[in-house]
Amino acid sequence: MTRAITLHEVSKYYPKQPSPAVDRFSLDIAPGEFLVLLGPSGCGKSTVLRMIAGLEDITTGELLLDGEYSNDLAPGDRRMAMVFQNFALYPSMTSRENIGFPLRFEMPGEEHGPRVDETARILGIEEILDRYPGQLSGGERQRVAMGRAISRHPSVFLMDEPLSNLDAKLRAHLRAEIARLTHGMGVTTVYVTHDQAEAMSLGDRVAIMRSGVLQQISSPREAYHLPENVFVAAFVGTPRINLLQATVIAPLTGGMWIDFGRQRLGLPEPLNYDHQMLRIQQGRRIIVGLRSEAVRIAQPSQAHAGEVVLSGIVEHVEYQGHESLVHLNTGSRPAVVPELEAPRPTSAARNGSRRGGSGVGLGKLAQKAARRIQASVMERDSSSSASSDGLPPKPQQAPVSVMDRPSTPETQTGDLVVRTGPDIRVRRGDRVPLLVDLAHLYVFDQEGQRICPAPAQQPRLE
Ligand SMILES: Nc1ncnc2c1ncn2[C@@H]1O[C@H](COP(=O)(O)OP(=O)(O)OP(=O)(O)O)[C@@H](O)[C@H]1O
Repeated sequence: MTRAITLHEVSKYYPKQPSPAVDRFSLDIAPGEFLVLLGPSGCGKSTVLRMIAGLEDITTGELLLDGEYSNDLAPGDRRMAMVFQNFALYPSMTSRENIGFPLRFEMPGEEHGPRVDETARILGIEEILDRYPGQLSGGERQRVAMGRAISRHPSVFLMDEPLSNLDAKLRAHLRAEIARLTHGMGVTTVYVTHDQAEAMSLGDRVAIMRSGVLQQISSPREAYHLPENVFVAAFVGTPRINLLQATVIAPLTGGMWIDFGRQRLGLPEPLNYDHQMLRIQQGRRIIVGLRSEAVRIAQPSQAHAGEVVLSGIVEHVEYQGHESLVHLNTGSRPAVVPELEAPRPTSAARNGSRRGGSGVGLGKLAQKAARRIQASVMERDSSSSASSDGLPPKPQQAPVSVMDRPSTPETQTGDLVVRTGPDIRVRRGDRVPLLVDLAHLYVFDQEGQRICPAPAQQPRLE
């Protein structure tokens, strides 16, 4: 049995907390779906999961299970099984006893040996059934914890960062195993992680959260290719999308450009619909998003249709084996999303600056600037917090604060990362020609909302 889960305008206020941990969160999860809740630490993912499990009260809003109002249903009556990151096994019980433990209550008086054996076979852990948790590796312990969830034949799996205590190799292996298992069983699964790679590889859909508010719910593919705002664009994808401050130049007659300060991108004529829509941004500051694969190092003569020319100075080459990431200085001003971790290290920091600890100074400067921006976001939020109906303000795609990186010589380096083949022969200081594929150009307004590709015009990817 599997089930549908609906959250309708669900909010959670913890006592003594000024702002909600979860703010009017709405989501429909289909029976058998694998949904990933993704977002940075503290954005409210676990709180959503715990409200679905019944471990946390819902302050306002509704939880529906298969269409039935279920806010007050006792956790034990929800037929849900949870798997946590810390395995939570009983140390004095063998794996067999740990897996069989919940069945004592779910199948009282029944022989549950066959159910435990079946679970062990599915997970490939028959050999460790008679061992205690202290005699198991981390990966084996997590398999037993999953076995304990599976053996109950739940209608929903709720997984809270179940792999985060494991090393990278094991994580990748168990990730594939979880996907195989849950899809094979057809059980609705809600999986919490802050690891975007994990979310992208596991989820049928990904719900991306920021500060308690849902930012986007879509397939992983759509989250990557059509981020609704700059926060989603920056959170999803490795290496992080290049975000550059720019201005639209659109004289009434003549061409149209995106001006990065020292260089301009000319938009080819006739302008397509998306580029025409940029005309209304004339003179305004925008944020340009370019993924590392949207730019290539090549001569202008090699440009394909839709590619336009820039240039950059090589700052650093990151060899990755199967590819290289070339960090370039195009003379642009990067935009930083303060909620996400620190901006990319500057070349000065990376190269071990000899200029009297400027890396540390810069870190402090960036932190200061981030605090300033966050403060201004708080101001903006609090000024809009009064509402005539006395209810908290309706959550929206809140402005995604973006800031210029502080303007020091160090910060003007490495503003663009380009993905290339591993054998690229460029050296630090080389000026290289770049071709930008305009089909992969994103433009966000100063509030951080995507305006190009224009949201209404874009066909859905599915
Ligand atoms: N019991 C509690 N009392 C007060 N505040 C809480 C409580 N539990 C969580 N919070 C706060 O609610 C917010 C959301 O927490 P939550 O654990 O849901 O975030 P998360 O996205 O799961 O974070 P992480 O990835 O770090 O686990 C945080 O600001 C957290 O400090």
